[in-house]
Amino acid sequence: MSPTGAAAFGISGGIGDDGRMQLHAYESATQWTWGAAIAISSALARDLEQNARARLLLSGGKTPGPVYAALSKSPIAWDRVDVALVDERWLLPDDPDSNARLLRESLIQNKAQKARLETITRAGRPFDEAIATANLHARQPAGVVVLGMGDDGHTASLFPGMVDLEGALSASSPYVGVDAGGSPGAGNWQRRISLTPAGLAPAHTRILLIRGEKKRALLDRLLQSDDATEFPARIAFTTPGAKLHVHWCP
Ligand SMILES: O=C1O[C@H](COP(=O)(O)O)[C@@H](O)[C@H](O)[C@H]1O
Repeated sequence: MSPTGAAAFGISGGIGDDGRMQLHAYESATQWTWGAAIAISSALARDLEQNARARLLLSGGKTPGPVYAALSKSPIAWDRVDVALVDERWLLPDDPDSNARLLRESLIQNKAQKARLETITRAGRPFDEAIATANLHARQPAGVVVLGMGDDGHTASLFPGMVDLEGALSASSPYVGVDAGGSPGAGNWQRRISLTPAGLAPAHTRILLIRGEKKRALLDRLLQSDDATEFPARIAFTTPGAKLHVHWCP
C-alpha cells in the first residue's frame, strides 16, 4: 500500500488549515507500518536522486520499531544513506535501552545493513564530547527527520518541566545535552542528548510517528497552542520549515 492509499487528510481548526501539518490516519497497525515506511523510503529515494548521500535522523522509544523493520526492506541505495539519532539516552550504543540499539536491531537489517549508522555515545566518549560530535555530524543537515511523541508531550529528549527547557528550545546548535530530572516521562534516563528546533529546521521531510487514541487526543490538544514549553512536541509543527506529516493508527 502507499501513503496515498491510506485515509490522508488535513486537520481542520487551525494547523491543518495553515498548511503546517497533514495527518495520515490508518485503520490498522499493518497499514500504518507500511504507509510510514514507504513515506520515509520515498523521501530518501528523492534525496538520493539529487545528492551523493542522504541523511536520515530517527527517534527511539517503543513506537517506531515496526516501521524501521519494514523500512529495512526498502530497495534504495542504502550504501549512500547516513542514519543518525534524533536523541539518545546517556547509555552505550549496545545497551538494550539505548536508541542506537533499537536502530541496529530494527533498521540496520536486510537491505539497510548497507547504511552507515552514527551513534552519539561511544565507550570512553565523555558527555560533552558526545554532544560536540553530534553537532559536528549535523553540519551535514538531515533531509529526513522522524520524530516520536511521548504520553507527556515530549519529543526527542525535550521534556515538559525539564531543567532549562527554554535554553534547549532556543539553542542555536542542532544538539544539546539535557538533564531531564524531574520529568517523569524521562524514566530512568535523565541525562540525554537531544535534537533541538535548530537541528530540525533544515529537514525537507518531517514525520511524526504516533499510535493509539491517547496520543491522538494529545495531538489534538497540542494543536490548540504553539507553546512548546508546555508540550515540547509542538516544535514538530511550530519550527519553521517543512510541513509535518503525522502517521497515526489506533
Ligand atoms: O524517550 C524517548 O521517547 C520518545 C517517545 O517514545 P515512545 O516510547 O512514546 O514512542 C522517543 O521519540 C524518543 O526518541 C525517546 O528517546
